[in-house]
Amino acid sequence: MVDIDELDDKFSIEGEVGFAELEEDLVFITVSNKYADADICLYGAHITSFRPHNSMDLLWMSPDSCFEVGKAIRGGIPVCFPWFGPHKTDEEKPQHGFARLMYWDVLSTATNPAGETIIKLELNSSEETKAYWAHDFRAEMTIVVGKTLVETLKITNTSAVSFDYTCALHTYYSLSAIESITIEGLKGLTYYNQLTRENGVQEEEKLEITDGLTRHYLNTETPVIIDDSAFRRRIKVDKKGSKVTTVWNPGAEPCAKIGDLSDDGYETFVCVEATNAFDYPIHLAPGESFETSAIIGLEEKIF
Ligand SMILES: O=P(O)(O)OC[C@H]1O[C@@H](O)[C@H](O)[C@@H](O)[C@@H]1O
Repeated sequence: MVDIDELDDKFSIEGEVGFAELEEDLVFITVSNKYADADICLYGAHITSFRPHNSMDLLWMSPDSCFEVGKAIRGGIPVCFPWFGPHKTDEEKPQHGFARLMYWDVLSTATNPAGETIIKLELNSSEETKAYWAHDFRAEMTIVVGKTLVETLKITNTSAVSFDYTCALHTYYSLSAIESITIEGLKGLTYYNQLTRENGVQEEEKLEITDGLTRHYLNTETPVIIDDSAFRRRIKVDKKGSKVTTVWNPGAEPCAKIGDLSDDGYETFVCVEATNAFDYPIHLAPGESFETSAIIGLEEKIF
């Protein structure tokens, strides 16, 4: 059980970091500093809101999202680990792994000299995780709330044998309208098209999304920009320790079949994900660690 009073005693920072039961029974960390406000649900280490002070929320949340133990939150930044997508051999196991379906512990909260807030969470292997995945591991999530939001998933192999994992920081971005945005930074990249199961190369300078799209851009570590002219903002999506950039929007028909999305939900979000999967799993020998980061913010305006 998560004890909010105990968390408050140990980890709150007056006027900056607090704990609250938002959205039914789930416990959230609320952050407010001179740069931005953010909400982080301890269930899934799931960031549900990041609002730089000069902008509306960069993250999109489904108004129909479930907020209950056993179900994934729809929107924000789901954490996919230790596998991305469906489980390779057992379809009973949850899509995108179990990390988003478990409560994470709070390790620390702090303010750095620049006035940014640093939250550290962790999830260790246990009997519960071993019911899904046999390995001993430590997952540490560091979230830095500043002018940009930096989320880093560090996995350490704490077992005596090597293992492979796949993962993603599966960010949902809030848009004026899917048909009004373009995504820059993907030209020339090879992608795996999950809908046709074929590879393609993006020829266009800017990606426009006119229908359902699931593309995994392979062997790329460069940032992309979501240009949203109607919202008059350009979201910079950078990353580290990720070889695949996934772009997902379900489009109208599949969206209507997803229970925690309204029929027109697809119109106002796009997922751009810092992924390691397909030919790029992460291999960890005993004692080794690996970090994957998503770095999200508004592109500086040049006048
Ligand atoms: O509904 P979920 O499990 O959160 O997954 C959402 C989507 O996540 C994307 O990353 C996958 O490529 C899609 O196939 C999937 O539908």
